[in-house]
Amino acid sequence: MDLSLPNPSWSKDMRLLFDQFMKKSEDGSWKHLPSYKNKFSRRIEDIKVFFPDAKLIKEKISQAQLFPRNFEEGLGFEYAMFHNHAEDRTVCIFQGGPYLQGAPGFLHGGAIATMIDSTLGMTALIAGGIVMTANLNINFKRPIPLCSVVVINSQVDKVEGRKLFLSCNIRSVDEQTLYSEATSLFVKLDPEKSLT
Ligand SMILES: CCCCCCCCCCCCCCCC(=O)SCCNC(=O)CCNC(=O)[C@H](O)C(C)(C)COP(=O)(O)OP(=O)(O)OC[C@H]1O[C@@H](n2cnc3c(N)ncnc32)[C@H](O)[C@@H]1OP(=O)(O)O
Repeated sequence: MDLSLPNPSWSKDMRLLFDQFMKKSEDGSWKHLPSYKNKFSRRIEDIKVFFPDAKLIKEKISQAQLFPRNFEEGLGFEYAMFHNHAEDRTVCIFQGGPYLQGAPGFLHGGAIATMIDSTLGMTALIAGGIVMTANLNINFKRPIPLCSVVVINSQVDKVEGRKLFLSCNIRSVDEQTLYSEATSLFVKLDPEKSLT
């Protein structure tokens, strides 16, 4: 089941943005990236080279799931991602629910970092294959109101061998407010090197 499709908890803004990007995807310039509760069941073949404990994940497959999806509808991470191949960038529309509260009425910085890491990670994954985050720097410019809808724009800035340098920003739907901006380094995993 694709959890990145509209559900009753999505606000009007969230549905509007989703419909806008689905419309943009009709000519193939954008692609909606589906999101499943436990990605590993679909990716177990791709990742077992790099994650020898994948068999452990396989045994626990019913529990292992993509972290930003494990709350009931509307309470946590409601989001959908769209990728533009030509521009090598990914847009994530994100509505953070009440279980992600940090300061009263605002999103927790760790929840914001999770969506930044996932959006940058998806961009890096598409550009570079199986990658992991090596470095993530975030400037939190304005607090993000709980349950509001924001747009995360992420792109690949530079690739040097196995190193992918990416950046992103988080803006309000009307683009008037810059909430956060981040830079990161993702490293493409080397099958000859053990991770642990
Ligand atoms: C993936 C599974 C998919 C399946 C489902 C798909 C779901 C899709 C969801 C969306 C996607 C989410 C994606 C989440 C991504 C995480 O959240 S990953 C979790 C957080 N990150 C980690 O746990 C990684 C921990 N670190 C490591 O394992 C290792 O340090 C790394 C990053 C793999 C690099 O190790 P390595 O391969 O041995 O490479 P190493 O030689 O150390 O470094 C290579 C180069 O990078 C440089 N470098 C390394 N680290 C740094 C650093 N911190 N600062 C600066 N330079 C550095 C080195 O200096 C070196 O540079 P050069 O000498 O070549 O110029």
